[in-house]
Amino acid sequence: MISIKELRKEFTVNDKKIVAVDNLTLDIEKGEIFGVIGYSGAGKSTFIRLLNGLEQPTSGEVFVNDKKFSHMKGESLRIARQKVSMIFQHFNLLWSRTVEENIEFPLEIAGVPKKERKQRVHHLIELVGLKGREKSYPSQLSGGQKQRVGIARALANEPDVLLGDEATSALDPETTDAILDLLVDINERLGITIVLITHEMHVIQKICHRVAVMEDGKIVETGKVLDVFQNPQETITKRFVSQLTGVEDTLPTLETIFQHYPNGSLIQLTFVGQTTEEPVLTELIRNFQVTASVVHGNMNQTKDGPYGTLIVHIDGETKQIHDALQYLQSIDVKAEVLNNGSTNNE
Ligand SMILES: Nc1ncnc2c1ncn2[C@@H]1O[C@H](COP(=O)(O)OP(=O)(O)OP(=O)(O)O)[C@@H](O)[C@H]1O
Repeated sequence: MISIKELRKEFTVNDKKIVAVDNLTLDIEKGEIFGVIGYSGAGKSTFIRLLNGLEQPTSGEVFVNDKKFSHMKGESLRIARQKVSMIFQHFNLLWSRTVEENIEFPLEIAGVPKKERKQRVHHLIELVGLKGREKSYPSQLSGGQKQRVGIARALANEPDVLLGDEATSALDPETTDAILDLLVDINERLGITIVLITHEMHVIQKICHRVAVMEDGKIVETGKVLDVFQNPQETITKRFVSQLTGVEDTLPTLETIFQHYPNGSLIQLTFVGQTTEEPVLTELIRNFQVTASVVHGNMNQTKDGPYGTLIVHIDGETKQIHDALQYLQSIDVKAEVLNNGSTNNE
């Protein structure tokens, strides 16, 4: 659906070259919700602007539906961009136009006849849940409602791809969830491919099928969300994942616990899918004669199933602890021994 090949974007500022996107190669499937996460300056905005032709690459190519999108110009770029539309962090609405006029605007530009425009606007207003607010101006709407207008406007020309540039970053957590639910609904109902860039792991966890982690213009890790959550490889990915599980906040407490109970082992268990529902700790205590007490627990629901993190203090004979860890591995529960805040893979 979207094929990105060796994409590179350089900027020159005061004779200094900045590589914002560095040799990026990636395929995004039709109907996928694909998330790109990275810290500020990683190159996410530049990347997404390259996807819809707002920026032209220094080198490399972007194909959408097998059509070469990069290096298009003029009328052909304008038409192609109707099929790849975008929603923004600050909504980018026209303040002097009502809700329905904002949604109608891209249809006017595309030359859609008035009767058809009105029908499509009516349908889009229902789709995004704005019935009754047709005549309101953006200044009369909440942040979530403004983003609903942004989404309806982006869908007006029936795009194949919807891009989101930090689309929920200006919203409170509850509104964020409502907008994310709407995006899932649109993805499922219309089969539209969605690419979201974000610095929020919550967005990735809640709605994305796959994720790419971006750092210094490069994609350093990519995979299915559950796989990446269970087995993050890169330091930056581990940081993002631990943000979500709350483990990072618990590390100082863990050090204190470790000092108080030097005989045991603090073990971080990562569960995915159905293992989250199995009575793993009961099995450990019963079969390996160890004691196990929970220090920290966290459970999240991803698009492909649940994902849980548990930090337990396990005490017992060295051999019993070793056997218990082997048992965990055999049932696909990832176990890491935490030592004074640092982790050693077992
Ligand atoms: N138009 C531009 N001219 C010069 N440098 C730019 C331009 N756009 C981006 N950059 C630089 O490219 C790098 C990547 O920026 P980009 O905005 O793509 O990152 P980001 O991950 O989206 O971060 P943020 O979320 O803070 O915008 C940064 O060093 C930035 O200063």
